Parts: sequence; structure tokens; C-alpha cells
Amino acid sequence: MDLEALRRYSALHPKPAGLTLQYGTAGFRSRAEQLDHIVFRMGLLAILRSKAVTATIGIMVTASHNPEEDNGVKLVDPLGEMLHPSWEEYATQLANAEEQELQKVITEICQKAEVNLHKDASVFIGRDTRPSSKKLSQSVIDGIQVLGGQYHDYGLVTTPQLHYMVCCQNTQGQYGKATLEGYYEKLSKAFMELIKQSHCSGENQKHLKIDCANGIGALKLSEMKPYFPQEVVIHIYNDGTKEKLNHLCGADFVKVQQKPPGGLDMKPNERCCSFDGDADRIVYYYKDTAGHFHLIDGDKIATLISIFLKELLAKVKQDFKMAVVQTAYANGNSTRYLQETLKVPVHCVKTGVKHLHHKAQEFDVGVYFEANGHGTVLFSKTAETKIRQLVKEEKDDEKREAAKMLENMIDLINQTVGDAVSDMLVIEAILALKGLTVQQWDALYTDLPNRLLKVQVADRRVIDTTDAERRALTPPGLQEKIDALVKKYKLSRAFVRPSGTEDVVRIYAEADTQVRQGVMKEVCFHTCHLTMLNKC
Ligand SMILES: CC(=O)N[C@H]1[C@@H](OP(=O)(O)O)O[C@H](CO)[C@@H](O)[C@@H]1O
Ligand SMILES: [Mg+2]
Repeated sequence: MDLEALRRYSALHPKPAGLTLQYGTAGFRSRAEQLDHIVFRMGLLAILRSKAVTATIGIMVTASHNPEEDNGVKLVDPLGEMLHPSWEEYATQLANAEEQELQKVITEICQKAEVNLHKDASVFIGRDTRPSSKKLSQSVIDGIQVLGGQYHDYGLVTTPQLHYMVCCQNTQGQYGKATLEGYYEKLSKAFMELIKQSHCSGENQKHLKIDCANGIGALKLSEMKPYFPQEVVIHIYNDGTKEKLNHLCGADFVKVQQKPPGGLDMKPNERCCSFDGDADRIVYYYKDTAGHFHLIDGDKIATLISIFLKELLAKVKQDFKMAVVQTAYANGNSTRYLQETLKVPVHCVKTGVKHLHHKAQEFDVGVYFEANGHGTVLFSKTAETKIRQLVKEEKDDEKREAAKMLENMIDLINQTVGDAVSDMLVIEAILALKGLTVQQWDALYTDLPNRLLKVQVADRRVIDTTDAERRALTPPGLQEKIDALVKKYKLSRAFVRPSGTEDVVRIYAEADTQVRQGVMKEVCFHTCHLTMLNKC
């Protein structure tokens, strides 16, 4: 370690006095001006991680759906997964070390994680379109150079594109080519192969309006447009040329507000969707002829994909274990539909993609989605090998064709992480193949009315939860109050948990009717009361 270089460079990226930040659900997130020392140090950490696992590590500069003034950074592990939890702790230690302790903390991490500093290191960097992202990614490079590692700066990419690149690199190209062209070619080829079998579904069905949240998704979709076949015609809105990132638009806005984004003119029954700021989430929606807005969220996306995959799996007649993974925020009727009508096992895990991803890895086919539209499908190595073998060797036509569709699904889905572009193509292919309109898809089940609120409390850590965050252990008395309340309403469910990304407590409630006036109001009151809030 070149101590002189470390001292010199870290002085160029000073830590503001008294500032502590934590590597949370989605890395570090804060106001952009507080992050320079953090990204520099994450450059250092990426080198250590790369040396520890002898593989390329990714660093993405983005704050996803947060306001434009914010920014953030997250590390990507070798196969495109989120950073391993044991290293989240190192990330927090390194981020919060005072300048004079920096070398000591690095040495400690090297000892604990058995990092051999003499090994080679390589890092892939990506960033979103925020005004602050370019400069921050330059600071990442400073960190990388201090500890002496190779890097490739992909510049502007979506978060899932960077995850894809890292996975390609570390599988020596088995997952695909680690270039943007490689990504576009892989997805468009699989998509075209898939929809070959769809019967022409009419001019209207071809069109899709996409709200890109004024973010990176717009740039990358435009680049990808030439690769799209004529069966899909996309119309890009909120492309970042006029309005601010995530302002009154994007997947998070549409999901939380349960209303259409600004900047997208929606005619009755038109199929529309929204990406979030770094294009790893997607939700669909439409307006009916009476002008009512219908949201099709991550739960309904998971349901559509599960129906399609289950049918194909039945045709290939293999003993593959399939399951859906959700969080507590999944609408109760989606869980009921999946379990009771579709007869697919459903598992509930803690909020945050890493928990869903981890659980989904237990199955041959693991479909996971957060209600907010972040999700993907994981295929086990065994399932993938078997499917590819059936495509080559199976004599029975129906079985071989089903295997072929599954193979194309494997190639179309970004298995490293939720990906708005890839998920959109998966959905468009399924709708075309099944000849479903957006209304028919929506009508699979009816969402229970629900509300998601956030409240600020003096210290959100007073709330401790269990049972995949569905029950509060502390403060004393809170769960009892919630239990008593939900008993009063049919199909009702409510829970309270501290957010992992913001300094707020989230309150969720659903019931068959009038949830806003009923459960939500009262749960909110008790949470406020029992956590001794500042405001509510
Ligand atoms: C209710 C909700 O949407 N929570 C989001 C949000 O987490 P919180 O821990 O609830 O702040 O941000 C996470 C990261 O983007 C995302 O994975 C998660 O789904
Ligand atoms: Mg995102």
C-alpha cells in the first residue's frame, strides 16, 4: 500500500466532520455533496473486495428513485449480485473512519477478510444521469488508483447493465459479452426468438408508452431501439430533456401515489409503463374508458410471469421446483391468487432485493418481485442445463418447443438483478404469446385497497420487527394494538417497520374496503404515540 498516495488522495476527498453514513439496503445514499469521500473510499473497498475474491467488482453511482439532488453508490459482487452482507459492515467502517484512521481501517479489513494486497484487482464503474454522478465517479477512480487496480469505466449505464457486465466478465463470457452491444444483442435475440411463435395480435397491441423518469432508461432504450423487432413499437416519455429526474414521474411515484406520471399523455386502454431513475424497476398501468387509473405492480408482474413459466414447466415434464418470493408489501390478493389459484408456493422475506434474491436461489425456478416493481427470475444451474439439453435432444415436438421458450426466457431475463428493460421485454413477449390485453392481465385478481405511508419519528430504531418484518417486537404494546385493529376489518393486514433507506418509519395497511379511513389512520396514530414521534 502506498501510504503517501493514500494520505495525499484522501486529503483531496475529505470526510465532513461528524458525518456518519451507513451502507444500507441499497448502498450509501445521501445528498450528493456529502458523498465525495464515500465514493472515493468505495473505490478503495472495491479494490480490496476484488483482491479478496479474485474477480472483477462493480461500482454503480446512482440514487435510483431519490430526488435529483441526492446520489449514492453501491458495489456489485462477482456474479452480479449485491455486495455480500459481511462486506457491508466493512463498507460502513471505511466510510466513517476519520482521515488519520483510514490506513488502520484498511489494514483491519485486509486482516479480517484475508485480503492479499499483492493480488491483481479489477473494477467496472457505471453511473446514472444525475448532474453529480460524473464527478463522483471520477472520485471512485481516484480510490481505485490509490490502491493500484485496473478499471473500466462504462460511463452512463443502467444499474442492471452494470450488474450484467460484471457477471459476463467473471463468467468469461458465458453469461454474455461484457459490452452494451452484447447486452442489446443478447436480449433482442432472445426476445425475437420468443415472439416468433406469437400470432399477430393487431396494430394496437404493438404499442407501448414508457415513462423513463427523466433518467438513464431513456438514453439506453433509445440506443436499443434499432435492435427491436417491428412487433414492438416503444414510445419514450420523460426522456430527461425537459424535466428533472424522478420529479412527478417514474415507477416509484406511480406506485406510491397510485396515479399516472406527469409528461405522459395516456389514452383509454393504452398500455403504459414506468421505469425508475436507474432503470431497475418497472410498473405497468392503463386508464379505462371511464377514466379510472389501474396500476399493475410488481405483484401482478410476478403473477403473469409465474403463470407463463408454470405452463411451460408442465409441458417439459421435469421435476423442477418453482416458487415465488415476495415481501410483506405484496398485496394479500396476489399471495392468495398465487397460492390458491395457481398453486405455486410463496415465500415472504425481509424488504430489500438481496433478501429476495437469496431466497429465490433455493429453487430451480425462483420468481421474485417487490410490489414496487423490482424483480427477476432465477434459474438453477441444473434447470438451465436440462432445459438447454432438451432443446438440442428432445424428440417430442411439444416438449422441445416448450424447452426452447424456456431457454429464450433464460436468455431474456437479467438473472443478476431486477432490470426494467429486460422485464419489459419479458412482459411484452408473454402478453403477445398469450394474446392478453393489459385489461385481461389486470383482471387476474383485484388488488385489496392499500396504503403505504411514511412518518418521521425521533428514533426509528425503537421499532424492532420479526416474521419477515410483519410483526413488531418493540415498542411494547404496538403489535397488540395492530392485532386488535386488524381484527375489526375483513381481509385486513397492517405492519410497521423502519425504512432501510430513509430516516422514516413505513406503515402499510390493506383491507377489503375503506382502508384509508380505517386501519391506516389508527395504526398511524398508535405508531406515532408509541414511538413518541416528533411529527406525524
Ligand atoms: C416499501 C418499499 O418500497 N421499500 C423499498 C425501499 O426500502 P426501505 O427499506 O423500505 O426504505 O428501498 C429499497 C431499495 O431501493 C427497496 O428495495 C424497497 O422495496
Ligand atoms: Mg432503482
